[in-house]
Amino acid sequence: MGNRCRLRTAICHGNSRRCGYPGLRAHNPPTFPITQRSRRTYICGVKQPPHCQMTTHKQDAGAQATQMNMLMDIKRGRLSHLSITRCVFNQLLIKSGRALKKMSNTAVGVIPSHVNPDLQEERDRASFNVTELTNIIDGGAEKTLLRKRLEKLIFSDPDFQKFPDIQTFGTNSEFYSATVLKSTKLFKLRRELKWTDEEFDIALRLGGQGHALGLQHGMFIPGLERLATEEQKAKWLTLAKQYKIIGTYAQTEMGHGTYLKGLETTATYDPKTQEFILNTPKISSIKWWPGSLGKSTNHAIVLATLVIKGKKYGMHPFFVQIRSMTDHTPMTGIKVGEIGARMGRMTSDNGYLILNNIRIPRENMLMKNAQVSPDGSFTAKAPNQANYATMVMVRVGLSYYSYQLLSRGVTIGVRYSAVRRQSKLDPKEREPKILEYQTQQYKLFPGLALAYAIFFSSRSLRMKYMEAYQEIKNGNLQKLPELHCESAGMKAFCTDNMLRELEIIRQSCGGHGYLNASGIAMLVTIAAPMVTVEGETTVMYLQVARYLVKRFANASTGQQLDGCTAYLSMDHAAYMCPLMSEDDCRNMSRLCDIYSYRVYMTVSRVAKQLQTDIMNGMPQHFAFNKNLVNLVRAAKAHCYYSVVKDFSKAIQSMQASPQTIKALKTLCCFFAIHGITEESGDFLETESIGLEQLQWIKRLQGTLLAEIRSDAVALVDAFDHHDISLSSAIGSYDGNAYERLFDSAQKDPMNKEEVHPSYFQYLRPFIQEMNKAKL
Ligand SMILES: CC(C)(COP(=O)(O)OP(=O)(O)OC[C@H]1O[C@@H](n2cnc3c(N)ncnc32)[C@H](O)[C@@H]1OP(=O)(O)O)[C@@H](O)C(=O)NCCC(=O)NCCSC(=O)CCCC(=O)O
Ligand SMILES: Cc1cc2nc3c(=O)[nH]c(=O)nc-3n(C[C@H](O)[C@H](O)[C@H](O)COP(=O)(O)OP(=O)(O)OC[C@H]3O[C@@H](n4cnc5c(N)ncnc54)[C@H](O)[C@@H]3O)c2cc1C
Repeated sequence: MGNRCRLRTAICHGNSRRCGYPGLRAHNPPTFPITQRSRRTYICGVKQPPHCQMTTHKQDAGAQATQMNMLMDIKRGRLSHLSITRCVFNQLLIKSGRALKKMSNTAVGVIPSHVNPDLQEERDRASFNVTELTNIIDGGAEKTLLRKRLEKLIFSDPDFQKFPDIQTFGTNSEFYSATVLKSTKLFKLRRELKWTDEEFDIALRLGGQGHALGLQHGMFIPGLERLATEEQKAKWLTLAKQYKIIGTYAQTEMGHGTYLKGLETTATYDPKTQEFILNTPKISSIKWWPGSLGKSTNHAIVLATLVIKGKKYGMHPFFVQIRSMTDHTPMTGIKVGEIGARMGRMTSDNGYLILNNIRIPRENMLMKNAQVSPDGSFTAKAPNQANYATMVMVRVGLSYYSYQLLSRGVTIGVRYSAVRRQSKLDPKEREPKILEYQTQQYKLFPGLALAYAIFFSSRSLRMKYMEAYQEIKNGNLQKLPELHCESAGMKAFCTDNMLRELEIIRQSCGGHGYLNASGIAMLVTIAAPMVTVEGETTVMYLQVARYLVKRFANASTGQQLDGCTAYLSMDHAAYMCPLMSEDDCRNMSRLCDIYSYRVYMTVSRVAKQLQTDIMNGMPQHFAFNKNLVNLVRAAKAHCYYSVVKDFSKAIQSMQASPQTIKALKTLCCFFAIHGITEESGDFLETESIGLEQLQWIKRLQGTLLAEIRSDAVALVDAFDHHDISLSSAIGSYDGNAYERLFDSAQKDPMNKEEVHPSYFQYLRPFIQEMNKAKL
């Protein structure tokens, strides 16, 4: 057996299906001779990220004996914690004669080369084939291979391997530089390797923690595609796609993000010069927040209120150069910069923009939906809301992004709970895995079920979007209102629930969940702004409610509705809860009926209340405000129903083995009944269920927790997140959580020196002074 094979056997476990590293089930032998060093850094031919590198166990016997003695001493309490590190380090140096530079090479810091047996045990008990489910999530076995090929390519680059450490320990500025490097490298790879859009999307997703130039593909290019004329596209879209210009989408102002009709940036047409003059006349009109604007971009789509001969024509898009193409300094009349440190890490350089009498040619108004002719006459081809098209696209994307963040979080939470042991269940047994506690399952499994629910429903939304977009592109706007309702609702539902579940998962990791190295803390801060960006949650739910109330009014006149509100025109007069026994609670079609009745009742009640208030003489806006909470309640009920329905439908039409289907059905049923128990008041109040049914449902909830428990690790493994994407010491594929935590702590810059300068500056003089002081 050559070196290559021995290495493989050492790291990839005997009969286990995978090698000891995620995303590397297909073995790719290294094409170089394996040295002692490469043995540590390469696994299956792929260079490991620093935090995934495994130290060999083959240290010499002397060093091992020393380590054992040291550990015994530590156990017996003979060595103080502070002296442990230095002692182990020095003794190893002497005994082995090897210059071990890192603490991670000592007994306390060794990351074993095997998968933690507690995690392996979970994998061995899986009831279904994990690879099959991974393939379903990727969209087919060939898509999984494609993703793995890209992972291998991207993560073998040392700059991408460095990223998790910079994320954990770097300053904001270092982090920003690293994300610029990451973006530019990906953009270059895309050009050089002629990636398709699909390949590029996968590559962008792998990083997960953001790209400094994310707005280029997130909104600038899509904005040009949706708002520019063919002629304008030929000019600027090509430049943007070739990365000759870098841009952003500058809409939000200091004073207005939600209310677009209130934007104060003006684009005033000057027919004499055939130019627009752009101004941000007040402090509240300064563009504030756009991603990549702070330091990165040289162009922007600026959204401004169009003014012609003193008349306002609503919000329109303008193509503006903001920085020099030679030295990146702001153009004359422009002030631009960073808005300041934010709650989480600086995944993007959010900026401000002040425009002072900036003149741009008439041709720089993006005129797909409305034109201004040289003499200043205005013609609109579509309603003003057609200019909101880029936001609709991003809302669809954010629904899927919620799946990505949540599935990462729940992977960390579940794997960690399978290797963490604490307290006692049976006093005679060893401490159980915390995953055994029903309360722990109750913290983790709603998030697990939600991740799958969001995955399937956002996939269905994406398909609807693609279909509708083709028609909208061709000028048929018929599907736009429904698309707006669905994308706004899904964006609100997915981001809001994802954030809540991530925070619960973070807490489920106990103290370690608060460490950046856990990966989960960082995910919460990345997820936090998602409920605000691209339409704040309440505001988006209210858009859904507006649509529901209108559709309810249509249904009340006898109109047969189709699409996502078809249930509003069904005859609910003789509704009876369809659950006749506890067994019925597993029937998805019955659970869907319960959900649809709950929405129907919630919508009809609030719509009727609105009508009564208005009939009683209340002004419409006043009546709306008086009912806002119930309107949001109705919108949430609608969204929950849609997601339950989509999840269930996806399973029904799935081509998969009975075992995989069964595992997903259990999860889907749990998702549905969890929603009922969480909002049981609403379900009881609307008489969608009765008290007895609620008791059945609650009993089943306990049973399902136990059923999901046995497949929990397999269900998160199926997401197949690469360790670098996870960036988690406690959630890595091998489950060696403690070793990775310790290893990570060693990398903290605070540990670079044994004694911190502040000791000499402040602490030592203080202690000395205290020692001299009289009592
Ligand atoms: C809140 C609304 C929807 C209100 O729109 P409005 O026109 O002022 O008012 P309205 O009277 O409520 O509605 C009038 C009508 O417009 C419809 N409508 C509203 N939005 C859309 C749409 N997107 N597509 C199609 N139709 C739309 C509404 O349904 C109304 O229709 P109706 O009159 O009822 O038939 C709007 O102002 C809005 O979308 N605000 C949110 C702003 C936003 O999302 N900004 C995103 C900035 S970019 C960003 O955050 C990037 C983040 C990137 C990252 O880093 O991740
Ligand atoms: C990280 C990040 C990145 C961003 N990137 C960009 C970008 O690239 N480009 C860009 O243009 N913008 C960007 N934004 C701005 C973002 O789109 C807005 O912050 C968002 O749309 C919310 O608007 P707002 O800040 O005005 O909130 P507000 O509307 O002021 O919300 C504050 C509160 O008021 C309530 N409220 C407001 N209006 C109503 C109403 N009609 N009914 C009931 N309640 C209401 C909300 O529910 C909320 O509770 C970004 C923001 C963040 C945080």
